[in-house]
Amino acid sequence: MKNAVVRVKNFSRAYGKSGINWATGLKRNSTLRDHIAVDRISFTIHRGECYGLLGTNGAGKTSTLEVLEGLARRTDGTVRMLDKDPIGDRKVLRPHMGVMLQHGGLPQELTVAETMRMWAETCSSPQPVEQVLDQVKLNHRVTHKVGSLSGGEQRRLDLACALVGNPSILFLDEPTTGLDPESRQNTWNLLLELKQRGVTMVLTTHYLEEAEHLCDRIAIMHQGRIEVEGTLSELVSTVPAEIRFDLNAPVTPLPELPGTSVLQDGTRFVIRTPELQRHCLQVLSWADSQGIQLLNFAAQPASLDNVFLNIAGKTASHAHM
Ligand SMILES: Nc1ncnc2c1ncn2[C@@H]1O[C@H](COP(=O)(O)OP(=O)(O)OP(=O)(O)O)[C@@H](O)[C@H]1O
Repeated sequence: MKNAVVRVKNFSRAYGKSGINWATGLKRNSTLRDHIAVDRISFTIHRGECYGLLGTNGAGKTSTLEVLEGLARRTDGTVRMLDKDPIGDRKVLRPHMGVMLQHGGLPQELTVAETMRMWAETCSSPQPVEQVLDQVKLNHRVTHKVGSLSGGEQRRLDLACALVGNPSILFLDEPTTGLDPESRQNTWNLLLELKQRGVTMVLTTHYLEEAEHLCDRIAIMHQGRIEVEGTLSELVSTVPAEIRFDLNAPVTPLPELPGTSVLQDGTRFVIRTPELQRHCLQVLSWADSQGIQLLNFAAQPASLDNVFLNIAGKTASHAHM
């Protein structure tokens, strides 16, 4: 049984009026509560795991991360980090945690080196600054002011600050937003290396290929709830694959394919199937035996995109009071 690093049970977070955090001191049934950003979610993250929190804009990912990081209070439920309370035990937890916020907000007038030294001084056992800057490929920019860095370079500096304390738990809120493809790949390689060394990661991202690449398990949030959670293959197995083709002329009947649904638009067919390989073979042998030519034939496995779009397409179903 793997060690649980993060345990979250029935956790909710609500915001009060005027954008003030509702949780600070107000009771659960206060009339001031007007928006539930996170609505009774539960999950566990194990040591060395990369856990992806995905979701639509405003789904509640950052609101969740902030509570795990000890930067905001929960409204309800249980949130434990290494069996400790993220706010009450912040002093004990802080040395274990590296945090990369969605908007870094580093002072713009300091140089990269000054920023890193300042950050390292706040850590109990920092890594050498040069080593971390090398990892994020910023060592050629040490004398430059933060304000003069490109957006992608500033993001890499945010990551360097999160890494300098040698954390065993890393919180990454959209870590590669604004990075060019090469820098994104470098960051992925670095994060995979850290994962191999046993670092636990909680990651939010809007890049589904990033989640596919890095995450051992993925939760997709929508309107404050976790709609689905599992490994990539578990999630993808919940949506059908597709077989597409055109015919020269309408043909009836198509072969019997139990468990599928068929969409027809003129001579264009889309077959949604839970068993892509078997049904592909059946369609191809049917066409062969009938002497039918299948034009533009394509077999499209289900993807994380399909899972995400299914959830994002849902109409609002939660009453937020
Ligand atoms: N300070 C605040 N005051 C009031 N409401 C807030 C505040 N911060 C966030 N919210 C609301 O809480 C909900 C969840 O926001 P959150 O930033 O957690 O979503 P997210 O999933 O991280 O979104 P994104 O992908 O757009 O970054 C949204 O409806 C947002 O408008």
